Amino acid sequence: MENNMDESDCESVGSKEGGSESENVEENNEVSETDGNSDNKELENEDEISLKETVDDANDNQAEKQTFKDLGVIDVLCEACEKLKWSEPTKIQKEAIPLALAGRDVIGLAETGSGKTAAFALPILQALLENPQRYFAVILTPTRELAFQISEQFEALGSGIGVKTAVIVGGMDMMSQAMMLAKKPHILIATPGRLVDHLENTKGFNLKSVKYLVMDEADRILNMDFEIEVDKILSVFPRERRTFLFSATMTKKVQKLQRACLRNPVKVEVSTKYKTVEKLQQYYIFIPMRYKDVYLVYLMNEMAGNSFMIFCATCNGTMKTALMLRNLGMSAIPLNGQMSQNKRLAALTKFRAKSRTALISTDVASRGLDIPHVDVVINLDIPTHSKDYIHRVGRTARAGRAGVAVTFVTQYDVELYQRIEHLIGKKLPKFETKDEEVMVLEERVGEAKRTAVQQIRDLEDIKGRKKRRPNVDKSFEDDTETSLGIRKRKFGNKKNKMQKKFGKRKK
Ligand SMILES: Nc1ncnc2c1ncn2[C@@H]1O[C@H](COP(=O)(O)OP(=O)(O)OP(=O)(O)O)[C@@H](O)[C@H]1O
Repeated sequence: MENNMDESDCESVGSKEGGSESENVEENNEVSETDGNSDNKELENEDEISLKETVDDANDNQAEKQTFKDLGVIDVLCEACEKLKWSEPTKIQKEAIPLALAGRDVIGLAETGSGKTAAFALPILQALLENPQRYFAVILTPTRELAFQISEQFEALGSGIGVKTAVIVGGMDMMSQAMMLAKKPHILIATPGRLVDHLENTKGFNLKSVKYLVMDEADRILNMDFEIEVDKILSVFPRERRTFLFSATMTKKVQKLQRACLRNPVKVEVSTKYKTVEKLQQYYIFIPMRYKDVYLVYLMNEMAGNSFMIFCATCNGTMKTALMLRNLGMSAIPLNGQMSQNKRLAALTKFRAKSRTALISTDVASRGLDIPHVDVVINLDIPTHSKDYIHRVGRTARAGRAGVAVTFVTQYDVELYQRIEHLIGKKLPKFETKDEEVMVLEERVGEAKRTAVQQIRDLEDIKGRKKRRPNVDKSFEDDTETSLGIRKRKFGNKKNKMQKKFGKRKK
């Protein structure tokens, strides 16, 4: 079932919002860590959307099994889906693909991990095959990592048709990107800031002939933080194009949607509200602020053998937590917007390859990342924007798998937590802990934390001096290193005790 949007063609609209949301962004406006401020809460609520159900779950269950071919997807792309072992389209794919193939602008809203990327990639690839052309489509994403992931998906699905993609994101060399652009790829996947840089500075590069524009994580892209870049990008796009907006959460502010300049769009929604995935078991844990770390270690020990994504509010928090966990013998790796792009990618690669069991990140990793083996998401710091909760916990329980999410709620977070429960429309159970067992860990965790703080100071010291000091152990400076050397040095025999406790993994 489809739902035609009230707002019609909005080519002439260049509206500016009166309000602002407070998500912080880094250079090039990619999503970065937040500073923990929770101002503009009212605006966030105002921004929530009440969704009309467009796919009836019951009917959907009874519906005949549909194939990609039934949706109108051509054989070569159906074969690519088969190669990826996708036996049938997901709900959002069933809804969105036929409309997109029919040439409609689509606003696609479906839960995390439900295959939205292919819902826009398949129609674009099909159109490309029918009308081969360089610079055929531009996909805007809020984060660099997501851009690389989307490019991989396009290449996997388009392998049979020789599609050429280019990833244009911040933190990478402009010149080599300019050379990639000169090769005129079919599909550009870009973060808005860097795309604008190239539009303004790369000779001969323009988007006058682009046929498709996608805003993935559209509510984030249409956020005020990207306003200037998005307006600049849209001003150089041809009017004759198709536009797709996709996300697990969507802004309800019509002006924001209008900024995307959709033409008579069709809104495809596959849930009644901001549903989190059914196979996701969600819990909260209510504890005093000062015991957060000790409960984190307890929890990870209880769930040892699993793969964790742990979200912190700040870059510093990710570093401190990762170092603390490493000091306790766990293989944790940080990911945040202050790291160089190479380190960001290296961290993700190691985590994807399962050579690290815990990725400790800011919201830079909360949207879109598809790492199927993530078992547990821990919100060590509660998200200040309740929609971010949906994206964060959506890093697990993807594509029909099971997963667990635990949110730490301290005495300061009660209001934010209530907003989350309100948004997802349910009360979450408490994660049961044995407090006496937790507190046994207090001393060791405290020591590991103090060491982590000192390690960060040493690191800042090294960076501040900008010259190498031969007698300073810098092994922790490299995010990609385990801190075995440091543990040996700092803990001596105590390390062995800790590793007795933490080194053994329950299966
Ligand atoms: N038809 C399908 N059958 C099985 N798996 C699929 C199908 N389509 C996509 N997938 C897989 O599902 C996973 C999630 O897909 P994708 O990343 O596109 O989700 P998403 O809806 O964009 O999630 P998010 O909202 O978190 O960005 C991917 O690993 C993808 O390969």
